[in-house]
Amino acid sequence: MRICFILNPTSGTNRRQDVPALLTRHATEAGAEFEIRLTEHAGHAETLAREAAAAGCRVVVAVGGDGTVNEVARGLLGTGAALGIVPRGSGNGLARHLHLPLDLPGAVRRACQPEFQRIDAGRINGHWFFCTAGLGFDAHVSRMFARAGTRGLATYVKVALREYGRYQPTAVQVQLENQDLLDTHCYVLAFANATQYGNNAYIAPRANIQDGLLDLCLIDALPLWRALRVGVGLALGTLPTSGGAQYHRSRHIRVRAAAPLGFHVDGDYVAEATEFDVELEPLALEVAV
Ligand SMILES: Nc1ncnc2c1ncn2[C@@H]1O[C@H](COP(=O)(O)OP(=O)(O)OP(=O)(O)O)[C@@H](O)[C@H]1O
Repeated sequence: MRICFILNPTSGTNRRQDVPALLTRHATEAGAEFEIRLTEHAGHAETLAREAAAAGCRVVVAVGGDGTVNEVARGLLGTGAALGIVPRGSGNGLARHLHLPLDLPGAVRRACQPEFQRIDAGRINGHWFFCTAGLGFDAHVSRMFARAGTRGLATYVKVALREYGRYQPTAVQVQLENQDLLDTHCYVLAFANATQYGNNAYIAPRANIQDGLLDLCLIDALPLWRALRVGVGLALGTLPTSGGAQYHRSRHIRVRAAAPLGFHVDGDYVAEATEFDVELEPLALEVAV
């Protein structure tokens, strides 16, 4: 079984680590036949992943954060290769959801001796996501976070607290499959394939990544009392019973917003739009777990 590691050298907080040397050491110890490719620019991991699958690699491992995982996963859709993950980001949402080891030696060993399963994949306005996508405050925070200059959880929390005082909900109409139109407001509208955003922040603790459905989490306003409940609910996995959010399930969701709203895929800000078409492709991606 051939394995290809695709490393984003800009990911992770410990830049002094010689990651290729560590991958080589642990993959050799696991007896794997492997190669290592380094990304040279944003988006490169998708091309490298597709090439590795075409060259016959059975497992293609994203070595990086959720952005790199998203790119590698996109490149593997419709191929015969499975996605492995050696997590090096700050959130590591999909790795955590799949209960993969978070330490490098453990994650490399798992990627070299995996079991295989298939998971659903989501698409919002044509952009693939595997963990979560969303409109509103969470996308706004990802946009501001990308401009912050520093990364990591501390920066994320600082940006979120700063923007909380400024952000206003937008009127939206949400059409779910076989359900009445929801005429509401969007502070956060999250489409969850996995249970969490990353960092064990459980936006949809009841989401099942193989059920062919997205869990939609709607927060229509976020006054301070509710923000506290939402914060605790995210951390404890009790958001559905906190009174702070409404939940729905659907395979296909259409949203029309009264004003342009930003959206993110797997925590990376994409763009603004007023119309959103969100759907799930059941069991589209094979993962090595
Ligand atoms: N060689 C590269 N040079 C610059 N940017 C890159 C390169 N390779 C990948 N990228 C981009 O870097 C972005 C961030 O990477 P990634 O999410 O893997 O790491 P991270 O930011 O450390 O993790 P997290 O988002 O979990 O904190 C990705 O969206 C990817 O497009």
